[in-house]
Amino acid sequence: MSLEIRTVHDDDIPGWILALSTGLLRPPVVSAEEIAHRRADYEPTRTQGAFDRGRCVATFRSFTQELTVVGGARLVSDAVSNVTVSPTHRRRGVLSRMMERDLRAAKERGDAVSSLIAAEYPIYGRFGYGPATWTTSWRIDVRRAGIDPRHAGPESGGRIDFASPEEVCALGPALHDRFRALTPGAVSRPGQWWERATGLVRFPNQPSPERQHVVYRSPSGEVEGLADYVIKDRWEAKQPQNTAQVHRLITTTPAAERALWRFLCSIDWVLHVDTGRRAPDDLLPHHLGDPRAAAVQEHADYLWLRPLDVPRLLAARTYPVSDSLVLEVEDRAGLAGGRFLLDAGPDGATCAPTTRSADLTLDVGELATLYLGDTPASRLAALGRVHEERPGALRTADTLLHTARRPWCPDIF
Ligand SMILES: CC(=O)SCCNC(=O)CCNC(=O)[C@H](O)C(C)(C)COP(=O)(O)OP(=O)(O)OC[C@H]1O[C@@H](n2cnc3c(N)ncnc32)[C@H](O)[C@@H]1OP(=O)(O)O
Repeated sequence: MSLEIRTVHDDDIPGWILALSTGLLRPPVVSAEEIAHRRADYEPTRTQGAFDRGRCVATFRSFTQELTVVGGARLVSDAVSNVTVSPTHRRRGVLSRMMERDLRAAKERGDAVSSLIAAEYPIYGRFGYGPATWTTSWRIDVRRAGIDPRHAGPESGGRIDFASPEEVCALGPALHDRFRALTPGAVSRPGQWWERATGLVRFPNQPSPERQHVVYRSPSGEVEGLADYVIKDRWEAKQPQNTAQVHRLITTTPAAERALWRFLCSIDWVLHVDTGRRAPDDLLPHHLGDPRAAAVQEHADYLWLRPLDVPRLLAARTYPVSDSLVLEVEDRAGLAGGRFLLDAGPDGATCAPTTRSADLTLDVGELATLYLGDTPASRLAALGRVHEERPGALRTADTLLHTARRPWCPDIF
């Protein structure tokens, strides 16, 4: 079977969408809305397809994304998405060929890193990606949360209001910009993200329920938080059993976070709040009278990174103390490997190739796991995935890369 792998042309888009839907087990429907959205949003030179006798059987695209790193700098990332190979053509190396083309192009463009959300854990490690953030979701038992509805209003003196999708589209982007400056692991929201997230733009094969949107404003009127949720309506024997399923909740202050969770836990008829995917060290349980009222439902890897330019990556973040480290980075794809000296401190860092002997040896995917501070180097060493070449180097790496809070990527892309 001869397969052609190439970038897509404008008239390939309907067939490409059909292949995407087939690969993601969605109904095989191509709507005019989705074609228009793809045309507007896609970078044609970064959208690949595999074609068998003219039929699209695999999809892959990447786009320019900003990733917030430790200290607040934004790095351009090659964000990979919409990866599918039709069940008729799997396990013949099609993904491997599309990935290789994309990563080489990203390297040539000068992107320091590539990012994706892995559908399944075993797919992307072989391409040099490693999990860089994790996520946890909780189910709150509202009756145990210890929040008296008479005192559930914002303690800060701020206020919470419902908002229409149009209002959210107007105020959301600026709030999100402030939020992601504070959140290593957060990513930019491209093109029509807000219109899609609020339901102003919908595709028939991806039905999404109407959501309630709420906004938190500080006493001075500053927008500091935004949440959206749907109610899963259920009554039994005349008793309400409803669940509020939170889809997203972002804030720029702990007061906004606390006010929004307490609001969600004080809606009449709602017995449970499903939090959606939060940072593993989210403050949420501690905003409740009884933290055990929040039970973990899911805990998993989330954002995966693939270093492409180690010196730029390491120089872009900040470090809590001054120290240096020589890293021997192995990369079997030949894109980012080498030996690098990191000279780091609270005010900035430099990183450059070196001939000094290595302190630590690690694969490029393990560097991804260390980069945003989610996992200490000593933990990976205990698993045999980082090797200490100089006694004491692990302790130095643990201290240098440590962050007060774990990174968090709230978005899927
Ligand atoms: C960023 C995103 O878009 S995430 C979404 C990913 N898409 C999906 O999960 C949709 C359903 N799955 C698929 O479409 C396909 O199975 C894909 C895209 C995951 C893999 O495509 P394929 O063309 O089959 O992958 P390819 O043949 O290049 O596989 C390369 C290697 O990865 C392995 N591999 C591929 N997919 C998987 C998987 N899901 N689980 C475990 N191993 C896998 C293969 O076995 C192969 O290993 P080998 O080199 O040791 O033989």
